[in-house]
Amino acid sequence: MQNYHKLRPINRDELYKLIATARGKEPADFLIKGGTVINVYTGELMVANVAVKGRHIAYLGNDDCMVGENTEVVDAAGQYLCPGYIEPHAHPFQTYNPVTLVEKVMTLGTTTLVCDNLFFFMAMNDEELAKLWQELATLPVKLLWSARLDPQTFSRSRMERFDPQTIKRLLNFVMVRQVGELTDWPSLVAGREQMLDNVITAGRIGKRVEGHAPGASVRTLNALAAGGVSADHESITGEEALRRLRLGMYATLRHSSLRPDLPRLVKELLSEGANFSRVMITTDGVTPPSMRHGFTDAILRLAMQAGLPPVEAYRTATLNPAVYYGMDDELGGIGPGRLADILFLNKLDNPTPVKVMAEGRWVADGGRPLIKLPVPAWQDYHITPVTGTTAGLTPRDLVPKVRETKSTTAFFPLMHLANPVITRQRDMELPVRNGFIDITGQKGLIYAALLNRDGEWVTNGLLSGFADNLEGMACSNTITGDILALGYDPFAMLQAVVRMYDMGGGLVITEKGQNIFELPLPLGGIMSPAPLDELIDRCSTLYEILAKRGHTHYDLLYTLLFLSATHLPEIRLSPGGVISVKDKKILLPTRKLGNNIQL
Ligand SMILES: Nc1ncnc2[nH]cnc12
Repeated sequence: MQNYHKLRPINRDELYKLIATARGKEPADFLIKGGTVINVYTGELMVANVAVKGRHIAYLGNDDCMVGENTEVVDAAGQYLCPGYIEPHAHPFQTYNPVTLVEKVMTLGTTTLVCDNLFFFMAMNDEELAKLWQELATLPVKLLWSARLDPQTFSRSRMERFDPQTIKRLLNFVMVRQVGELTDWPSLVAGREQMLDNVITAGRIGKRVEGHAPGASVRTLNALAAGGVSADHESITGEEALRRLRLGMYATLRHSSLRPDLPRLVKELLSEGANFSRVMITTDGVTPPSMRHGFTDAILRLAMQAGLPPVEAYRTATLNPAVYYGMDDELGGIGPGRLADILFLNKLDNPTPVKVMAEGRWVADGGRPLIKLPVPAWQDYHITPVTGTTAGLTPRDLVPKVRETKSTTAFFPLMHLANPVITRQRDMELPVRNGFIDITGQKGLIYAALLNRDGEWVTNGLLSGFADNLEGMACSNTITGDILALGYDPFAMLQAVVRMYDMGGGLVITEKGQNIFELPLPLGGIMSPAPLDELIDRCSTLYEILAKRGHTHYDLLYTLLFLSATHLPEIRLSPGGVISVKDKKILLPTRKLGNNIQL
């Protein structure tokens, strides 16, 4: 694949026809008449005609002489025309997959997404990844990519995948727009060679570097900006966003299922009189239950309700990300030469479109998709059901073992869940029976085991603050790709693990010998092929079931995904063992399983 600068390169014939249409010498494919264009370049609301030829906008103005026999004339009087929304920071694998995500969000006006490559990058080699990206590039909605620079879990061997030669190859693809998010930003600040080299390569190839620095001080932000980080989405107060803007970074304001911070951020930035020209907004990998309210359209609505004037709000999801990623010659506004990604809105302050055009094709009407999207043969990319048998695995493998078998108690570093994803370390003295920690009668405590997918090891931990009455649960949707088993009853946990393998991956809850909930995720154990509307219902049911068993947090899927991620405080399950994140100290090593899970 060649590295064109344009996302959608155009040939001589197409270019000439575009120019001729603009001059009124060639009939347009569409003439959209009399709509009120939200001109994100000038801030004007201008009644005008828009001519579309092929994938592109040819003309914006008062003429209508480019109507020919085959021109579709669209009466847009009374409607507002807005550029397609750009989601600058998506994680297209939160039970949905890139195609089902596109199928849903294009109906809501999002026509470009810059996506996290982590899961796909870890699943396949570079040639396969390039082929997959190429295949996805045939969708009318643009799937662009961020190339991660770290695996987001503590594992030396996984780090090798991010070597500078590989990153350089990826960055040469036009659809890769940046490196990041840098969850391992401490490595940049500490000057680790591989991180420095990868960031330098991004700069040489003209790609952005995206940070991930929650709670960063002004000094740390200075270090990151000096290191080339040009945007960050981790602000949770207006002051934090301003700190980033002052240093020349873009501030990406987030409203996700995990961090729904947008209204506060907008209000506080407005009260400081901040300039929004370097502000973007993101849904940041929202999980399905929260998508009931929409996607970029929903957070635009919140931004307006928080006081951001509509045109300014639309810019944060159109022109600003287009400029940031160096794509404003093709995206982000309604103007000649831009791709014809055009949203038809009934009201200026209602960002949910009634009709959507992407690259000069109608793709949605009244919230329904009008086109069928091609689905990649996922198995060709090693995105296959989770395989393995649990023969030989026993309930005891899911329970922490102590070294000193004769002792009757032991101090254990347990993980306490303070919110959906932050854990705190609590050392607790617990009874030991036959060499294993026994939590019988310890209210609120459950076992938490990370089982290596290849059956080689298990990391045994204990968790509090998750759910008091959960017998057994297993899931394959974890950041490391290993299997997480949770519960107070190791027999029920094992049953859930067995069923999860039978399903080829996914999430299972077991109670009183029954599997009472199942969510199959056969695409690599992390994604479903089911339409997003189905996942919204299914995951909402899951949340209700867990809530009835004492789960009080609000974003369960992220809790499960991140229990093995080491970019978040404070103590987690990792492939190396139970780990203290800050000093990367293994508090309790993994146990070998002796290949109990046979593949
Ligand atoms: N860092 C991350 N990794 C994977 N999914 C995410 N969703 C939001 N942040 C994420």
